[in-house]
Amino acid sequence: MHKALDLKIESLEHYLGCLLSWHLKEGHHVAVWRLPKSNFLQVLIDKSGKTKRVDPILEELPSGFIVHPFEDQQDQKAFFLEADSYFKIDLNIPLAEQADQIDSIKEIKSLEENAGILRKSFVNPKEQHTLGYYKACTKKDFVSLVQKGIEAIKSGQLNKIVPARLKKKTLSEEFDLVQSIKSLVYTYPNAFINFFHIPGVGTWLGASPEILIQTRGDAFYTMSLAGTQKARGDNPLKNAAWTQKEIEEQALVSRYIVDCFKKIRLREYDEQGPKTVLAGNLLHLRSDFKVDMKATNFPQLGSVMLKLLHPTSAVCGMPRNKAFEFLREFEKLNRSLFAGYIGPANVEGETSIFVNLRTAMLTEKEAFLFAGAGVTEDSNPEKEWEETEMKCEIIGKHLK
Ligand SMILES: C=C(O[C@@H]1C=C(C(=O)O)C=C[C@H]1O)C(=O)O
Repeated sequence: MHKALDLKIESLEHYLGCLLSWHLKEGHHVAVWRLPKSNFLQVLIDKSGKTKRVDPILEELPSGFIVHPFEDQQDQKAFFLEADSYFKIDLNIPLAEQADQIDSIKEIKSLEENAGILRKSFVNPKEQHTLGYYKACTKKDFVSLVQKGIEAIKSGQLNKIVPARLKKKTLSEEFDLVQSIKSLVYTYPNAFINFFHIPGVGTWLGASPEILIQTRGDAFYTMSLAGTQKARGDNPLKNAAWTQKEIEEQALVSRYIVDCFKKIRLREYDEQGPKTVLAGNLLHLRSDFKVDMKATNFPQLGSVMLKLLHPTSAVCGMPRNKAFEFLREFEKLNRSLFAGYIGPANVEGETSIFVNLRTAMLTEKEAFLFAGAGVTEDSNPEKEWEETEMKCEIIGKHLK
């Protein structure tokens, strides 16, 4: 076994490449993430080789990384990676100074070799045939889906719907996962940068702007994020002007959260916003909701809200069940883990679960990009298509 910082390992990229390629080849489950505004890259490895599924009762789970698909599972369970190994790398300090805190490398290979091993390990050969079920959506089909959504809203069946689509991007022979992680980390300081690999389930890389629930000590936090426009000019946050359509669209998500609080008779919450926030080259409207779990005597609020919130009207629609049925019937897309939820649970005493957005499912030769757009009565189908193009690009442009 080599020490973590063998002289031959000269960079973070090389270290990560050696580490990840070895674990993926071994059939281990891996999650790597960087929380918004954090300087730490966190690494969690489940070495059991087993796909674990758990009830998402966060307060009772060991330290790990939780992954739940968009669709509710019949048994209500989520995938779970248990932290057999967990460590973090301070991105502001040379790797050589952190050798004692990080896992050692078992095998040293070149950057190119690691990139190749990683690509080949994304999809289990036995699962290869399932990739055929993922079909890219044409502009014509998406525009007509949005149109159907608008009609369903006008006829009073729905208040809001969030149709999504899949776009495929061919990866070049030189595609290097580690370089993509690095470029996401440095380009999107406010996003939850995440990579996870669950053999037989999927390998995903993303930069989510949306927290579903977060708990830190006694503090509970959630947000309503919706409304999208391109960031323009030198000071995009100042220059943003929102139309009635976007204001309503985001207000519906806030109302959805408040309705969830009402269902559990929680009256003491702090709501701030909406304010304009930057996510990559896009602007959104965001409201922040905070609860003191101790003062409200609600220690299990994280799990309770997780169950009530997912999928929110930011990624599904309103009313939820009707929106869900609409998507099942007309969207014709296996969303898989897109618009599900992902994130560390009970890692260093904190749980940060994000909506799996601005993300790609990786295969050896192609990336499957997923994006949706909130549709209301006043939506323009062409514009919604453009919005999904911009959302796909947030990840797409970092996959070379
Ligand atoms: C559905 C997506 O994003 C969600 C939908 C938004 C919208 O409709 O404006 C904005 C932010 C997200 O809550 C996506 O990124 O694919």
